[in-house]
Amino acid sequence: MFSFFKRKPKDTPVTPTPAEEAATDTATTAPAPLAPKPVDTGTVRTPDIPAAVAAPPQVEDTADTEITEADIVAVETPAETKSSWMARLKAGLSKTSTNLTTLFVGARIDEELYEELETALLMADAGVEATQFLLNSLKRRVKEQRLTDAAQVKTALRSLLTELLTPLQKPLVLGREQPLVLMIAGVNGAGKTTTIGKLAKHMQAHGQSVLLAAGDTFRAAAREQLTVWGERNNVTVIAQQSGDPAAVAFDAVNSARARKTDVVMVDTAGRLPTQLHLMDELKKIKRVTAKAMASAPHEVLLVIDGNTGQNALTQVQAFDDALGLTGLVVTKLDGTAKGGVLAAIAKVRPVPVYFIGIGEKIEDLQPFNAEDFVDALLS
Ligand SMILES: Nc1nc2c(ncn2[C@@H]2O[C@H](COP(=O)(O)OP(=O)(O)OP(=O)(O)O)[C@@H](O)[C@H]2O)c(=O)[nH]1
Repeated sequence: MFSFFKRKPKDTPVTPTPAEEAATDTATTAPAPLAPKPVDTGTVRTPDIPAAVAAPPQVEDTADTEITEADIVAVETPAETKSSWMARLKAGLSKTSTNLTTLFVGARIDEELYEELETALLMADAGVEATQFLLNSLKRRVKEQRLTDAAQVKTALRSLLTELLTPLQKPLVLGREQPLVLMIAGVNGAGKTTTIGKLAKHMQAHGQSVLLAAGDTFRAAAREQLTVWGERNNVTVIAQQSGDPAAVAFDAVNSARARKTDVVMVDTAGRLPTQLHLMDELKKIKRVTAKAMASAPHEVLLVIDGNTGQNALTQVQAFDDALGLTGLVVTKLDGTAKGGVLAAIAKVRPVPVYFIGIGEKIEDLQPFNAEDFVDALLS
């Protein structure tokens, strides 16, 4: 079972106005309301909330009220799921980790070791800034702690990398708004649609009702695919035959308010950040969504293909400049030699990483945990 963070329900649910109710009628695909889902009764505990929740590193929380520790409950990930995830994460990242770990085997602590480490970090697409930062910090630590063998240096690198990546770790808190509106962007093929499908399933498993806005109005096939998928999975899909993706998002939010749906995910068509008119369209979707619900979208997520390394970092910067991202989903970390890109993101544009993906199955998408990630990389 996937672990989400949920906010305790608010006392006063949002009641739609008659105008909002009327707006829902414009949706062409609006299946029957979802049946209420049972709330997961797994082990509930008060989590250790990562610092990033209280003080996000890059972007302000757009929610109306501040979330306090007392507001959040989490459902624990059972131990066997966790160990299977770690094994798969380790296997997925093996191409990135091999170059980084073999250089420590039987090595002496000298300039040659640092040079090899520099090459390995750059090859892993950690980028120049993060590589220099890690090397300089490592050299300092080796000196300060008088480390004498390569295994100790590797352990020091592990803790430095964990410190660098921890600010990226931030749970997606559900239930803090009704509906919680997530806008999802990314370049073609990054894994947006797959990610939305996986997230919807995970959210449903945690008792959340989900509505999707098929904002990819360019490709009829994409719209149809999403609609069929929604019917099969008890997820309402709001789509329009043609036209403006912003209007689809507007309808979807209004519809979710009327139905008291918990989460709206707005899918958007894939685009390159260099396609300026398409970036303007994304800005418009964001603006118009706020007309349906002033605090929305509560999350603007960018899905990036981890296999594209430094290119993914360029996308983060461009989409963040245009939209103000609140989080990332990094897909396709399975089989890539470029897993170091997370270090580059942490150093250059620390937008929180909510989830990482290591395959096509639902359980292959999990919340990002810096310590687990570094464990998989440098064990
Ligand atoms: N190996 C692997 N494949 C993935 C992962 N996530 C998604 N994919 C695959 O990547 C391909 C593209 O995913 P989509 O979800 O269609 O991507 P998209 O961003 O919606 O693409 P457009 O609709 O073209 O904008 C599909 O074949 C997915 O199964 C992952 O974590 N690992």
